[in-house]
Amino acid sequence: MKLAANISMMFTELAFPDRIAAAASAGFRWIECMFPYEFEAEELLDLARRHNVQFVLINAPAGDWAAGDRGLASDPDRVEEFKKSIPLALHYAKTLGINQAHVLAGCYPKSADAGDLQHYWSTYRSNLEWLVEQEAPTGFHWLIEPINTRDVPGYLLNYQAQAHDLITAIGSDRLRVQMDLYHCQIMEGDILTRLRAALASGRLGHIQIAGVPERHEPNDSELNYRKVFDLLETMAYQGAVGCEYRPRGDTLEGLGWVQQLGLTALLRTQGDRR
Ligand SMILES: O=C(O)C(=O)[C@H](O)CO
Ligand SMILES: [Mg+2]
Repeated sequence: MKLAANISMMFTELAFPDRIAAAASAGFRWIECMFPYEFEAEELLDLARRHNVQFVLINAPAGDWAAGDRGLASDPDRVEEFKKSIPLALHYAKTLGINQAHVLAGCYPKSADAGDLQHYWSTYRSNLEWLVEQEAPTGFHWLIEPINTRDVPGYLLNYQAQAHDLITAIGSDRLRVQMDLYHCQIMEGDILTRLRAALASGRLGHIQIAGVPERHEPNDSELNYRKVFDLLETMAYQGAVGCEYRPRGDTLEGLGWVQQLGLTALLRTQGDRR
């Protein structure tokens, strides 16, 4: 199992490129981020190599984040923009040696009626059908992630079953579910049963964790992460678990949860770190 520091949320005390070194010196072998696009992919690769860490996940461009965009894949008026964003995502993923990228569905407008909503769903599906036909490295997966409606009102994809059903309906091996247990607990709960089913489905591409409900460290949570990691170990999960939480205070000081949950073997020991 690969424990990945999400450097869009962790180590924000530092400038983005410096977070790579900080994650490495905290013992992480793996890192992920939301949007790397303000920096050259080659520059990020160089930093990752220098600090002996490997990226495991990025998001495809998701529109104008500051203006409230949360993805492009379902917006009927932005199909061209969505399609144009994909080569850039692939360039970064390939350069950084990542075999997956998350494509955000996006939000429908507050004013949407049932017909509009249906149009967003059909656009989402046809964009994903287009996406899986695009050339990508062997074994590359596009991820879709159900997100909770409290943090992101109007986000189209909210439930695990929606993501699994959509992937089944499209019928392409290029699609996988990004299961963020924070969002899942807020929307649906019953985490262990859902996680067990996802692990058995062959459609699970990536897992993310955070304390619920405040999205701080995983040991500060209504969700019992010891049980989650026991299940991942029992089911021999080999993929990555992204630590996508906002540290309550200093990132390093908050990392005691790794030891508390018995996961220190997932980090490098002091002697191994460069
Ligand atoms: O918000 C999340 O949970 C994510 O994983 C994405 O990066 C989208 O913001
Ligand atoms: Mg997430």
